[in-house]
Amino acid sequence: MALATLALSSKYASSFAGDVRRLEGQSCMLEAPRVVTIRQGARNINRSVQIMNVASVPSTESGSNTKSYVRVGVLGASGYTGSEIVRLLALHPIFQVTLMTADRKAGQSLSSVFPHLLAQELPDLIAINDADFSKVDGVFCCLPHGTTQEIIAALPTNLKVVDLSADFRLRDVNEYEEWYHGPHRAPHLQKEAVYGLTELRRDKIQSARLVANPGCYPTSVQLPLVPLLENQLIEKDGIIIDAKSGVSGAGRSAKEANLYTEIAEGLHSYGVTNHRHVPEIEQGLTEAAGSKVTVSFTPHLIPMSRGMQSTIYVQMKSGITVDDLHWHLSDRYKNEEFVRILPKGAVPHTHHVRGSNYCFVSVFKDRIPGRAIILSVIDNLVKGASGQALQNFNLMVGVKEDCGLLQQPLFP
Ligand SMILES: NC(=O)C1=CN([C@@H]2O[C@H](COP(=O)(O)OP(=O)(O)OC[C@H]3O[C@@H](n4cnc5c(N)ncnc54)[C@H](OP(=O)(O)O)[C@@H]3O)[C@@H](O)[C@H]2O)C=CC1
Ligand SMILES: CC(=O)N[C@@H](CCC(=O)OP(=O)(O)O)C(=O)O
Repeated sequence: MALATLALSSKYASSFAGDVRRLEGQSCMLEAPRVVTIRQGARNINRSVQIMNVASVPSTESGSNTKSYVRVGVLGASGYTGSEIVRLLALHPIFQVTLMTADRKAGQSLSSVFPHLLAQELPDLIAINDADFSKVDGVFCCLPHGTTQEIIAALPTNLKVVDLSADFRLRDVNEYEEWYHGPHRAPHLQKEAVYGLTELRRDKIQSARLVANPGCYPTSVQLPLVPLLENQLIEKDGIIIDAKSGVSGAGRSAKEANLYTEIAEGLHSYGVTNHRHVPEIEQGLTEAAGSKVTVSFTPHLIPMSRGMQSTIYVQMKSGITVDDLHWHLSDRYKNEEFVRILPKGAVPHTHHVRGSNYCFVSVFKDRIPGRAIILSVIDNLVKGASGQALQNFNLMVGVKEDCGLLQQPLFP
């Protein structure tokens, strides 16, 4: 069969090496896209469905039968976001996990830490100091913020890196030091890092070596608000964000505040007026508006494992209606797989995106004239972390962006 286009752009394909038997016979190439009509609410959308074909991924050893694939390291694989990347990569036709690190869990197998990942053939968890980075082509860095800067700074510079921590998200190092209460240990990389809000920064991400994956709350907030501010449809003043997260957002390490007894059957706010995602949200909104935006942001912890909703209150510009907001968002995201603007009146539920890379957004007219209410839901561990990280890594390597990410949400 004649195959049309390489899924790995040739620029990168030659630098990835590996003998991967599991990929032989599969495919990673693009056939001619098929156009299918998908019914979404009252609309019909035409989407091109592209079929990957791994069999013809170019070999680095010309003339041999060896197939190339991308060797991936997951730093912090024993945590929630690291293990979620491993889960997503199980069905990825091009990336293979060849290195996994842990701290307390080093020396164990991942399946002993996370039995739900038992079905995969994976290397054991090792300490970062024992890792041989010459054996990987890229890494997902899923470590606590603060610990990440020095580790990334010490990595070989030929590696592509997606950092899930907050260490490289703020462009202004002084702002980082103020909000994260400590010196930045790799300010030179802060300049290089590209902020990885995929749908809004695709061009820069494609050519990046280091991507700072956005925080979960900032992802849910910026996806709807950035296009509205860029198009001057809403006022930049008076934005109120009331957000709620499942407990996995706090990571797996034991904390008294996250005990079942503290979380179950209750709800509480935290980080009131001073949550560290405020500067990240304001950085993105300020860039979109063209002048300083400040927001009121209050996160809450609710008794569920995963999922997040941001309820956002905005003042529309004079003469702008909720229909205008809905039309502009629908138009902005009409060709995006993972951001769905719901039909008018539909209320998103965290269950609708659970386990998936989707962000569902809806827009309502407030009872107060001139104001609108925007609801945005994501899975904090997928679009809010590991799914978006994989989306970015696909782009950085030249693989089709949605590769490994088209699982449908797990409902209920
Ligand atoms: N959870 C979420 O929803 C989101 C998290 N993030 C960010 O992603 C990063 C990872 O988060 P998450 O997976 O939730 O965190 P977890 O606490 O679940 O996992 C942290 C991982 O880092 C390892 N680790 C901890 N300390 C060190 C250290 N000093 N040196 C090397 N390895 C270390 C842990 O190893 P071990 O377990 O063996 O000790 C574990 O593998 C964080 O920066 C977080 O803020 C971003 C978006 C959303
Ligand atoms: C529920 C909970 O605790 N959530 C985390 C945010 C998770 C996240 O996105 O954290 P990073 O910015 O470190 O990546 C928090 O509020 O700190």
